[in-house]
Amino acid sequence: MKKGTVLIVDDNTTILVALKLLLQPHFKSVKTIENPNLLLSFPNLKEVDVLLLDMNFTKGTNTGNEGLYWFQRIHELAPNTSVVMMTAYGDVELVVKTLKKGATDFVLKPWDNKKLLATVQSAYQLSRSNKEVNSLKENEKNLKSLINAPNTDAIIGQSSAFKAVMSMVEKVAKTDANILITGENGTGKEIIAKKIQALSTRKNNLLISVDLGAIPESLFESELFGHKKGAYTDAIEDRVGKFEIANKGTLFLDEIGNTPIQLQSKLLQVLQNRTITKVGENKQIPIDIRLICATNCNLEQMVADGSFREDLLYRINTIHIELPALRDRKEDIALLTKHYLALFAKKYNKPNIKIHASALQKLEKHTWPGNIRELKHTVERIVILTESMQITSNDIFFKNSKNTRFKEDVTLDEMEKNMIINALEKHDGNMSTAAKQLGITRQTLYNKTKKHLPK
Ligand SMILES: Nc1ncnc2c1ncn2[C@@H]1O[C@H](COP(=O)(O)OP(=O)(O)OP(=O)(O)O)[C@@H](O)[C@H]1O
Repeated sequence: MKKGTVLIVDDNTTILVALKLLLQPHFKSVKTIENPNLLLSFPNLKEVDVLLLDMNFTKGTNTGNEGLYWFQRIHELAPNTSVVMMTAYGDVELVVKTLKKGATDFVLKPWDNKKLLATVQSAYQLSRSNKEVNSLKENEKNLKSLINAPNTDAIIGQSSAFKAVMSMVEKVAKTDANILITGENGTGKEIIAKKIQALSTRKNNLLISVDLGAIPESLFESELFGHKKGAYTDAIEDRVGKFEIANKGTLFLDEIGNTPIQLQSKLLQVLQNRTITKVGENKQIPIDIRLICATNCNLEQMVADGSFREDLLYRINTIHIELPALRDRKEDIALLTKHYLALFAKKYNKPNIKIHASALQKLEKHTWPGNIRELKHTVERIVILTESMQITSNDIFFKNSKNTRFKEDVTLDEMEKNMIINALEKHDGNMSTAAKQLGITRQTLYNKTKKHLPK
């Protein structure tokens, strides 16, 4: 099947006809124009694979400057089109000038048919590969921007402890320093690593995350450094490791404290030499990565115990960012709750759901062993389960702690108190509607409130 589009631009119609006849049997489409001005309005100029361009158009000129001018215009309008210059004068200097500017080749008039065909065919191949490379580059760019898409997870926090963290993040993000982020589970280590990458000079390259705790020991080297086909029984094809994928970008090694001691030395070696060697290969591949590590372990303690290499710790903790536990930044609990409430209200189509102040107080008193992740899940659960549009403290219960409403050892008196609080919260302190809900008179509710909730 014939492929490719060729466009011939020459003011001499005899030349146009001769070239068309010569090229037509070999290409899908061969078009001609006499006047180069028509190039500016030529439909789909970018689709043209090869353009054969005369160097002189005005009668009596042979400077070639016109050809040079039109070549530059074409190059701007269709950068992937291969342009082959045609000259009758063999002005070497001019031809060299055009080639330097990016023309693909040139042919001398009168031409040798075989030679001209070969020139146009290789110009076609070049244009095809340029287009392919560009479309691959475009794909790569799109993929990167998709992967690095601005994190829709807003980072919330106004407490002084959290503000200190964020100011540190902003200070160090633009440097290439290795960063160690520590903090309990769910404190936001990963979200902070992503923020650092987004603020860094490497933001247009990838952030590759590796959970070191999840890699089986036997696959550690292959996962991180890659392997050659046949390096071991299961290595049925070449594999690129995470270090290599992260090249020019950022590598996020999560749960670094879970790296087995015998593998820590391999990691250290790579970080020191900044080169990797694939399993089953001897070649050293240089890598250029920014390293961010995270852990909820106390690495200093692990060094003291002999379960973490001190030299590795010093290699990874040029900057140390310690994330506070949620219970140590209580001011942020209400902010985070409202943020997640809005998020889940939208997700579960409960747009008018509100939270009562007493419910927020209850959340603020909790110790949050699972930190922000636990808070997020708690709010989601409440939004799903709550039937009313006002979340009260009685709607709040924590995983692994029983809802007081279902406590087995609760007294009748406590139960009554809880029901009254719940009803009052639900109706914003309105005694009449709360009494109606409880099935008692307003006066009875008054008396019981006095008893259970003395001022
Ligand atoms: N400051 C914050 N503002 C809003 N959401 C946050 C914040 N910090 C963490 N989160 C959210 O909390 C959840 C847990 O965060 P992340 O995974 O970053 O924590 P982690 O410390 O890496 O957890 P682990 O130690 O379990 O790996 C995520 O859903 C994240 O979006």
